[in-house]
Order: sequence, then structure tokens, then C-alpha cells
Amino acid sequence: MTANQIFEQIKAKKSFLCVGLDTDIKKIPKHFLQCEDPIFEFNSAIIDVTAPYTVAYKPNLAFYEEQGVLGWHSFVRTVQYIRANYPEQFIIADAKRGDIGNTSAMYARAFFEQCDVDAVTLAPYMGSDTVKPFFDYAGKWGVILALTSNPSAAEFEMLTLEGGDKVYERVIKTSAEWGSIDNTMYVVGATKAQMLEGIRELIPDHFLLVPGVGAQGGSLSQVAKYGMNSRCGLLVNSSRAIIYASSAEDFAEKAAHEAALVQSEMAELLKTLCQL
Ligand SMILES: O=c1ccn([C@@H]2O[C@H](COP(=O)(O)O)[C@@H](O)[C@H]2O)c(=O)[nH]1
Repeated sequence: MTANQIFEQIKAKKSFLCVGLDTDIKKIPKHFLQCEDPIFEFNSAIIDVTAPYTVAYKPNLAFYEEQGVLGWHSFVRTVQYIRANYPEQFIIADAKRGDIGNTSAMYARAFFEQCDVDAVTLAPYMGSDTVKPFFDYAGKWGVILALTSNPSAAEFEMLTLEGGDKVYERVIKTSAEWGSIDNTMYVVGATKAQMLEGIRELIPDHFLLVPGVGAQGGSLSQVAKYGMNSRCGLLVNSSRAIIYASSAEDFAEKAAHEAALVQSEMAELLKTLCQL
């Protein structure tokens, strides 16, 4: 998928919501535990009700790997389900991969060949040879961690380097040369929304994946104010606040309601800030 195709979806849905499929078997409604593949059954129910309000899904691999081989199977089935039923949706494997070149090439094959996601999140700490193998696949994306949403992000990402750049700024400036606006996105946490203004000076045109609204308390309006560009340029993720809106029988209805609320705020922001 190209950046323009993502933008077309944003315009069509009036949404830049990414629903995070952080499916914790201990948190899903109890009746799913009788199914052969509870995580997949829960995910497909959530996807069916949230798809009208979202342009992307982001399964986080930790929640699947925690279940061993069965969890990987649930992950693959979830990706196949989205592809088959909602082919317009952008699928991000939140795996935070990155290793020496030949190993990274194996990660890229795993996610782009064995399992047809659109994008993988990447830790850039080890440098260009760890990220570039993901750019060998036309239409696929690497989503590079830049300024993350967690409280201890400052321990490394905010350190000032010789020359004055913060570590996350150097990550962005350097890695922006490795790929293009059609294969590189950056993770910037919604909990650091005001920093988006400076980040946009470095990368005005790149898409940003922004986690941290909802359960982590980041502000959607602040993210849009500081981070939106003329083609929106944002995918804002919310996981727990949507998928666990209720743990009772009405879980799907409540998840749809939460997603619809976020989408209507997004529609308003797109109208005001992006003239859409
Ligand atoms: O900086 C980051 C990078 C990744 N994440 C991931 O996004 C979701 C957020 O989930 P919520 O339930 O909406 O808080 C989760 O998968 C994180 O691992 C992040 O939060 N911050």
C-alpha cells in the first residue's frame, strides 16, 4: 500500500484510527475460552464491529507469542481474516524487530512472505543494516521507533548528542535517508504530543504511527494539532480502551461504540485541520 492509498482510506472513512489487537486471553470475555482458538474468535468479532471506523489494525506480537505456537497461529489467522474480509485495512505487526542484516532479512520474510502484513515496527538501535531488509518488499513498510510513549523513553531517546540533536531526532534524520515516504513511518507517542511540532519540521511528509491515546491518556486533539499534515499523515492507535471497553457479553457493542466515538472526533479534526 502506498502513502496515497492510506490517505484515500482516511478520506473515505473520515478516520485515522488504528485499532490495536493486544488480545490478552485473561481479559477477553470468559465465553471465548470454550472456543478452539479464543484469541482469533475474539479478534474477528472486534474486527467486524470496528472496521467501519478504522483504517488500520495493529496486533502486538507479545500478546500472541505469550501463547506459544497457538498464539502465532491466532496471529496468522487474524491477519488472514482482515485480508479476506477487509482488504482495504492497513495491517501493522507491532513486533519491534531489528537485528544484524541477514537476521533482519529473515524477520522481513516471516512478516511479509509467511504472513502478509503491510508493516512491521522496528527498533533502529542497531543501525541501517537492521532496517533496510524490510524495504526490499514493494508496498511494505518499516515503522521505526522514534519517540516512544512510555515514561522511561527519556532515558535514551531524549539524550542530547554532540551537535545538539536528541537521540530520537538523530534517529529520524538519519533513517529518513534509508527509505522513502512510501515505505517508512515513525512511532511517536501521543503522550509527547507537543514534540510532534519539532518532528514535523524534520519529516513534514512521513506518516506517523501514534500510540498512547486511550489507556495511556494522550490527547487526540493535541496529536492532531501538532502532528497532522495536509494529507493527515497520522495513524493513531488505541488498543485497550477499545477492545476491552467491556468484558461482558456486550463487549463487541461497547468496542464499536468506543471506536465510533474516536472516529467522530477524528472526522471533526480532519475537517478543521486538514479541510477534508
Ligand atoms: O511508543 C510506543 C510504542 C508502541 N506502543 C504499543 O501500542 C499499543 C498501545 O496500547 P494501549 O492499550 O492503547 O495503551 C501497545 O501495543 C503498545 O505496546 C506504545 O504504547 N507506545
